Amino acid sequence: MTPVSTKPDYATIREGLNGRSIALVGLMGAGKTTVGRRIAALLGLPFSDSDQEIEDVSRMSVAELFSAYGEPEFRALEARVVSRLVQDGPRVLGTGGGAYMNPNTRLMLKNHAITVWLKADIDTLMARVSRRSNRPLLKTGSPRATMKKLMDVRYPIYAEADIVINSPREAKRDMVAEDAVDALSRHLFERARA
Ligand SMILES: Nc1ncnc2c1ncn2[C@@H]1O[C@H](COP(=O)(O)OP(=O)(O)O)[C@@H](O)[C@H]1O
Ligand SMILES: O=C(O)C1=C[C@@H](OP(=O)(O)O)[C@@H](O)[C@H](O)C1
Ligand SMILES: [Mg+2]
Repeated sequence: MTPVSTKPDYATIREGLNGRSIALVGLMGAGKTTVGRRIAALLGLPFSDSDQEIEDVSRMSVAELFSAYGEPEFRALEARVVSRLVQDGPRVLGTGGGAYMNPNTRLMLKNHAITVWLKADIDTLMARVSRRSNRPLLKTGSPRATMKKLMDVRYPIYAEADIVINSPREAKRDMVAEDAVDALSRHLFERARA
């Protein structure tokens, strides 16, 4: 007898979201922007990236905003942008790595989205961020030590996310996106059945 697949299809997952978005959190280089875009394509949802949106509204790059106005101004803008995007869902939202550290933004994401922490080890993160020099927080004497410090401070907060997905070095983006969709499906439907 052919086994019947019980895996929910993408339309069922979209419905299961019940108007909520999917928000990716995690450190720089985890793949929030890249994998988020692929999750959106799989599920047939719009994709937004908070950094991209900030750059569009300010007509400046993230690096320019940091150097012209400082990090606090960037964070204020980021909080407004994430709040607007997540209330304007459902969508897949790639957040900037620091967005989830803001308590108001975190609450907003918890209320309007299923949150997914994309996690990678330090070597993987460093390899990925070294492809581009557009992350102002890593313009330090030792970007690796800075990343390590951010891991120590942020991991306990990222751990509040609904779902954790590993994004190891050898995992292709599409594989990580598929893992995230499977975990999302389990999160939405297995708990409902339990
Ligand atoms: N699973 C993956 N496999 C290979 N490269 C990846 C993967 N995830 C991300 N990358 C690459 O790593 C870099 C950083 O990814 P990005 O999506 O910008 O991370 P984040 O938004 O979390 O900072 C990009 O060059 C991206 O193409
Ligand atoms: O971790 C952070 O505080 C930041 C992460 C960046 O986004 P990515 O996580 O997408 O690289 C960007 O928002 C900014 O450089 C600050
Ligand atoms: Mg990003």
